[in-house]
Amino acid sequence: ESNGRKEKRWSLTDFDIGKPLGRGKFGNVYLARERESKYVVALKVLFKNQLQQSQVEHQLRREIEIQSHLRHPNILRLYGYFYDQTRVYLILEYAAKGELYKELQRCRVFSEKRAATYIASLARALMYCHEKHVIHRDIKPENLLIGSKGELKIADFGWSVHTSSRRRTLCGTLDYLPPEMVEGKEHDAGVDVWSLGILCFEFLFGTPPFEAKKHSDTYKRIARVDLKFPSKPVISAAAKDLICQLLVKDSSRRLPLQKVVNHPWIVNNADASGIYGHTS
Ligand SMILES: CC(=O)N[C@H]1CCN(c2c(Cl)cnc3[nH]c(-c4cn(C)nc4C)nc23)C1
Repeated sequence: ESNGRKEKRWSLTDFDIGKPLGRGKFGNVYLARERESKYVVALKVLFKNQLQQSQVEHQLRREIEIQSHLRHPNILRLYGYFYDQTRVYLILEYAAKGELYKELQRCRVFSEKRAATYIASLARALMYCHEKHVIHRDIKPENLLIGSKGELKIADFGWSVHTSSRRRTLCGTLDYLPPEMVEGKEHDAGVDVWSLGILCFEFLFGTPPFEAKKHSDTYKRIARVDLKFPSKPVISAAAKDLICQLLVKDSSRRLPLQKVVNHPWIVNNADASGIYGHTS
């Protein structure tokens, strides 16, 4: 009974299913419209047997529990879920302008104004999560979407936890992981601050800072915080200063999110509304 409303029991017959939006590891995401309200959503379909095989049911339950309680303009809403014999369905907010990583591939790099606007939105969304003792732990371009007004939305809380953190099996790209996680140590909300620094670098230069051909080399570069700024494109000293204050090995010495939103580079470049220009 969240906020007094009777929780409705959804089923597949409540929706008209549209085109596939993306293919995830455990199933696909479809454009869908709720029949009565005509409300457009993204319906994420997950196959139970694949969830069982990968033992991620507990992670999915946590994703549902966490994301359904978060309400923030830069966090993709999870409106509800339901399941049938073989699948679990997540009813998610539809982000009309699609995936941020595709936009970054298209533009190759973002302007300082666009990058600062996105970083400011992310910092505010992460402050909100941390106030609720939630750390996302998987902030990367693939998990960011763009809403109809050009605003950024954090999606996929599959790796988020309440901050009594548990060790996680390392899979997928290491690029965004902080030293304490690649070294398998205890970690806290500082992991999201680190990934904000990685993202800021990638928005401005087009690649993450510690990229290397082999996992082992990426691992070493992260552990040593082997940060080198390319000579092209030329970026402001203020942008470099923020990145250097986020990519700090000691988690407790990373710039607190409250100070990120007040950093001169953000103040001088981010569009206060969180909306970058009027992307085509
Ligand atoms: C596994 C996974 O969740 N992947 C991504 C793809 C679809 N999905 C979306 C989710 Cl979960 C929500 N909204 C979306 N909007 C889009 C989209 C819009 N356009 C114009 N193009 C796309 C693509 N995709 C989504 C998240």
